[in-house]
Amino acid sequence: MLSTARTTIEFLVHHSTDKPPKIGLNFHILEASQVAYTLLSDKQTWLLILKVLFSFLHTQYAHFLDQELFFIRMGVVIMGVSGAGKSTIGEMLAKAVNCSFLDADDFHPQSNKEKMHKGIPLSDEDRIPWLNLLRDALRACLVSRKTMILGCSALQKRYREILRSADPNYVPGSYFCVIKFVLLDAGAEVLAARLQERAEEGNHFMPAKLLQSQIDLLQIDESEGIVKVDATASPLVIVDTIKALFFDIYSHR
Ligand SMILES: Nc1ncnc2c1ncn2[C@@H]1O[C@H](COP(=O)(O)OP(=O)(O)OP(=O)(O)O)[C@@H](O)[C@H]1O
Ligand SMILES: O=C(O)[C@H](O)[C@@H](O)[C@H](O)[C@H](O)CO
Repeated sequence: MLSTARTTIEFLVHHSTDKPPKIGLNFHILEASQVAYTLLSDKQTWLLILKVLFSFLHTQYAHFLDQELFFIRMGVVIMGVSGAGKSTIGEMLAKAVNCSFLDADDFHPQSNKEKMHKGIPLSDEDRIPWLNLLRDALRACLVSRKTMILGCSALQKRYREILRSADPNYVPGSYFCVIKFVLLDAGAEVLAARLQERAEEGNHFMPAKLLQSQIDLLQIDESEGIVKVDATASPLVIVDTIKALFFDIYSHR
């Protein structure tokens, strides 16, 4: 997080006396605002600083910035193990912020779904081509300047690196990326109960017995700066939390 903060500040200082590059400026404002958010406990001050930053950049670089650049162009991946609420929250969030939602489950080949249905966890061989498809879908959105919400387990760091590579400017291992991750975090008991209930309804291919394999595979590296959200809160509260973290600042332009 600290190295991200330093790079961001260096970037802003450097470009405050220079013509900003069109591509990436929006993203660096986003990064700077997120860093400031984590450092400042007083959120009102944070909002004020942000407003000043936006108006400064706008006056300073008005001729370089087309209006569009002030809109976010990013991918937010709602991640976590089975039952965490990726589809539920992702869909609600996309509606709340008026952007498209993709469910990674819809990208699995039938063979993957059948394997999971039989209670066999996927292997890397099963997941990599699927992640590559998701990366391509994310990239298509970014290049057409659209923001997208993706619901995807993204359990391992190397899987998330594939998704991050949708950002054409991404330097592998830097975690400085327009693809953001939000981990829906909940204990095994809550998740097992949800999956049991869902299985009884009988309209999902994923059996509850695969939950432990997913929990075992989940790997989070602190340096990735992944936002963790309490997935046991109500869906509305979760959506509002994510919205406030990634989206609401832009309505204060
Ligand atoms: N915050 C929540 N509070 C209570 N129930 C929830 C919450 N989020 C999701 N659920 C319920 O839990 C079940 C699993 O949710 P959902 O299908 O969204 O999870 P998922 O992470 O997409 O799962 P999978 O990866 O297996 O597809 C659903 O029945 C859903 O209604
Ligand atoms: O990485 C994986 O093993 C898969 O993404 C699974 O997480 C399922 O797709 C999902 O949980 C079922 O909906």
